[in-house]
Amino acid sequence: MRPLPWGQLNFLQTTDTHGWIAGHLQEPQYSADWGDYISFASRMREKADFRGVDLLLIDTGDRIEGNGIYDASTPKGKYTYDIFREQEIDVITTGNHELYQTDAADREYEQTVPNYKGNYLASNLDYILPKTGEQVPMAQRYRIFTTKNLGIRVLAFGFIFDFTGNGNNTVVQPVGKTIKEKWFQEAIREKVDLFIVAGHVTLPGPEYKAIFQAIRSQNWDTPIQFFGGHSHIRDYHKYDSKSYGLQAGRYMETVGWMSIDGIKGKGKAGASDLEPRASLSFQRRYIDNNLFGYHYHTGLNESTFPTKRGINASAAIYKARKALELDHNFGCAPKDLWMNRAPYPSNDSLYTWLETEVIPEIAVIPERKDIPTLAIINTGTIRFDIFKGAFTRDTTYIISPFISKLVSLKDVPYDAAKRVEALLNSAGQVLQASGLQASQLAPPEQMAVRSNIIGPHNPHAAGGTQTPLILHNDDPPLIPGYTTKDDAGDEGDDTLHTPITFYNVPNVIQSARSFPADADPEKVDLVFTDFIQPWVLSAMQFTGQNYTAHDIAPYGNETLTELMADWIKRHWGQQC
Ligand SMILES: O=c1ccn([C@@H]2O[C@H](COP(=O)(O)O)[C@@H](O)[C@H]2O)c(=O)[nH]1
Repeated sequence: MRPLPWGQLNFLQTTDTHGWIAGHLQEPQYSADWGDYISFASRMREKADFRGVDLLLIDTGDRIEGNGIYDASTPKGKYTYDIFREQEIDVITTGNHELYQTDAADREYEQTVPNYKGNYLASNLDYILPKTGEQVPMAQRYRIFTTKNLGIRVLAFGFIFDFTGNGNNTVVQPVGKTIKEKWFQEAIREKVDLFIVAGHVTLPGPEYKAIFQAIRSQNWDTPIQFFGGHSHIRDYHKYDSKSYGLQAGRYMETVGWMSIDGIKGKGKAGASDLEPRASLSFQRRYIDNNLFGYHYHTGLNESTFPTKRGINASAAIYKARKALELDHNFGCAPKDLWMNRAPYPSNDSLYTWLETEVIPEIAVIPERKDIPTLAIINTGTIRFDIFKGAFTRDTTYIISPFISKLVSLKDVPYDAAKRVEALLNSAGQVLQASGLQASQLAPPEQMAVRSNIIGPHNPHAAGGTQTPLILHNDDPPLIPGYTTKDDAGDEGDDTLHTPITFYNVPNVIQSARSFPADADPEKVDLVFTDFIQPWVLSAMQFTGQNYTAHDIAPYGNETLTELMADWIKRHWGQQC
């Protein structure tokens, strides 16, 4: 373990938690739950007070979709909003997942925004009031506040990237337009000790570049601390010597730690001015979300660490999981199936399993069962690995929380249909002409990881001979986990691990079914999930086939998630 470096102003960040408030039940290194995180934050605040420094909490969105405790209830999130709110968060923003479905955006506006009144920020996001149709800010555009112990004057913004897939009850304004608005131009002229830009935005992306330049154009040396999200990775980015960004991974695997020293604050009311340190310095850590680490970083133990509020939240999580029967076993996975830890195609690839075993059986409707069919799904529709053992109700939502259904273009020329898979996988520029990003079809982790990373002890790696990071002979062997390299080097992870292999996967996979044995069919049904409809239509157009949304017909009534769960019930036994 590596200790956390403290500064005058310190932060804990969560992002892309996607409902994993129960922690990871199958992976001990990420097994702390939201209640444990509440206790941790509270104990760290006590430590900050004792040191006379400040601690702020940040969350940058995508709190929902991706775990049974949110997705299995009706309405979705029946238990999660009340549990989540038990954590005090100083700056909180919206992710794209809060906006895909209109009911989720309604709940965000009606529950999360008031739960975090004053701290919820929506610099470029509006909500359409359902009764009047009036377009109003989702929450306040920014906030100015002074920190409790050192009196540091902070101005915080809350952004979302230039997202276009939102439902029709929200409006995401492009960042480039927002930063020209009067209120933003006035805000960046405020005299503050620090700007915080929190958002569901990737750190090196164009949106944060534009915001950085806009703030710098008015404040040549005020420190700026960015907090990012969306790409599900641990990341730290340098904008200039006084501006850095932190991103705390995904799925409650990581809690981000950031500390800044050397801010020219005014000091506590009544106290003498804060002594400016010699120079400004920024440090970051990525905390593995488990109790062992929480005890280590707080210097407490099993009996001294938990707070009443944390214990109550953990109890509420346990009760909610019971009520939703999330441990109900649908079948036993015979082996681990990996999204990115095994190459595609291979026997251990989750996508190969889907393509060869599952999709040919589930992408069928009785009235079209004998028609030659090409079925395409995007790899991003799968969100997590399957571990050997019980595949539960919870796992179904962890694997794929989306409510996408299958749709089809019937009787399309095979010569055109057979080109769609390759176009979606490799013709990014062709699709971009229609304003579509092919990379959005793949898992978000792939936004940042552009080539395979081969770890040690990997049966698939050529030679498989890399040596793990053993420090001394008598040290316990390291376990596989994050080995992050970022703009500050490779010292960021609070826990040393051996690296994990990451293989890139294509944007889409395809299964063929009911093809004649002797010759190519003339026509086929092209089946795909409704989420990828714009991409498929655009690819078809490129082949010279001008289909529109009117030509698309539903293909069955169940969501892809329900179809996969049915397959598992039929094929995997109960003997784990
Ligand atoms: O209905 C849907 C919605 C999204 N996806 C995939 O998810 C990513 C976005 O994931 P983040 O967690 O927001 O980063 C999107 O690009 C799609 O690949 C989907 O498949 N179906």
